[in-house]
Amino acid sequence: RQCGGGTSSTRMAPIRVQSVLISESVDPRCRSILEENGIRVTEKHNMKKDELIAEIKDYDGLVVRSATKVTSDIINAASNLKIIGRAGTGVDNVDVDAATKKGIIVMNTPSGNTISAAELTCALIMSLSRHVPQAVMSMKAGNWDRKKFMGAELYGKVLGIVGLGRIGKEVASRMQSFGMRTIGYDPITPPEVATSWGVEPMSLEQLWPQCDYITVHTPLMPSTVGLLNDETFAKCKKGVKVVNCARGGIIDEAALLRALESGQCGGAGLDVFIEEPPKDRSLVNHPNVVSCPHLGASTKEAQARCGQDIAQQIVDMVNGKNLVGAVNAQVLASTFSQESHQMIALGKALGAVLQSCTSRNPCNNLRITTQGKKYWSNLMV
Ligand SMILES: NC(=O)C1=CN([C@@H]2O[C@H](COP(=O)(O)OP(=O)(O)OC[C@H]3O[C@@H](n4cnc5c(N)ncnc54)[C@H](O)[C@@H]3O)[C@@H](O)[C@H]2O)C=CC1
Ligand SMILES: O=C(O)C(=O)COP(=O)(O)O
Repeated sequence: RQCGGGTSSTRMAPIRVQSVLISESVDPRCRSILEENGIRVTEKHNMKKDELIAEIKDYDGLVVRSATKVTSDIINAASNLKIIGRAGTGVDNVDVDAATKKGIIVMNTPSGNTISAAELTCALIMSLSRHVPQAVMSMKAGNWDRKKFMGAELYGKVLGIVGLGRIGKEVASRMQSFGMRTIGYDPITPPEVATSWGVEPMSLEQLWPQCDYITVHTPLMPSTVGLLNDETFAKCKKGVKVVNCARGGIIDEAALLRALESGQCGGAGLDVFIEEPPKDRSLVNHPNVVSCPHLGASTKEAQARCGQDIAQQIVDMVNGKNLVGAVNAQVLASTFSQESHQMIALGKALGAVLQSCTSRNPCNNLRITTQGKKYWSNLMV
């Protein structure tokens, strides 16, 4: 009962993109790949919202990282825009609904910076265990304080991973090599998959009280805002250490500050903030906080991958090849070729047959006969 990996299901009608605006620092290969393929590229960084609103109407495409807030006002001012390319993973800085309503494709490059974000997470966990940043600052201030920075081993400690996707998985395997027990929660990743990565899957209620360290790796969305809050901090072990290399707000910032002040939280490693850069420096200045200015994806390797990937994805889309990385599936229908529409109709029909077999009249055997040469070999029943 499986549709084999079809070769034509993602074939699409070409989309005309003649000009692209890059609004942030993206690897230079992005520009060269686009230009080599006949697309005009303009780079303008650090634009204010009004400047971007004025500028965007001249372009068919926009390439951003996390700092450009592509709000509905910008999208509505973009009369020619067909594609918003995110050279990175999180698309919470793009109003995807507004883009979808205007038929604009939003695409990202979600695997390009996985390893870099995972490595920074591990660096923050290690910094919290051995107070490396604080010790460095003390040394630079001319001190030699061997008592103040007494740490604790990671070996044998419990790491709770909330969000077992690409980054969560890589963090797990790295921290397992330090002898940490890894437990985790994810509403979508199947338990047997988590187990195969050496992560014990469980509910959040089971997870909170067991952890010495908690790291979050979910997207920012309504269901993940404030996952760690006053109530959930109270369910944790006293002195739990937390890391957020995902998005500001997944750990409630005010609750974190209260937990740090009461000692309920023993330390925090923060790469991301609700407001970037944060105007309120209370967390950054707290002695038990180690923080970075959103550096998770800031490696040469991650930037090279994300810059190249987003350019190649745009070029492939323009040439009517595969559409890779689109996050707003609703607009895809307008880009599919006639051939793909037929495959979609076939998929819907097969789904309906399977649903009626499994939900109302469970059956052991099902024979499906299709007509026509092309898709026959891709359909295995
Ligand atoms: N600091 C940085 O520079 C970077 C930050 N990120 C952030 O990390 C996030 C995660 O990235 P990936 O691992 O690549 O994404 P992913 O999509 O592979 O994994 C996210 C996981 O979170 C799970 N999830 C969704 N809702 C959840 C909930 N309520 N509780 C627990 N799990 C939940 C999903 O099922 C999924 O398995 C991105 O969305 C982005 O915001 C990503 C790259 C770099
Ligand atoms: O890819 C992501 O989700 C990131 O957070 C990385 O953001 P950046 O591209 O470094 O602004």
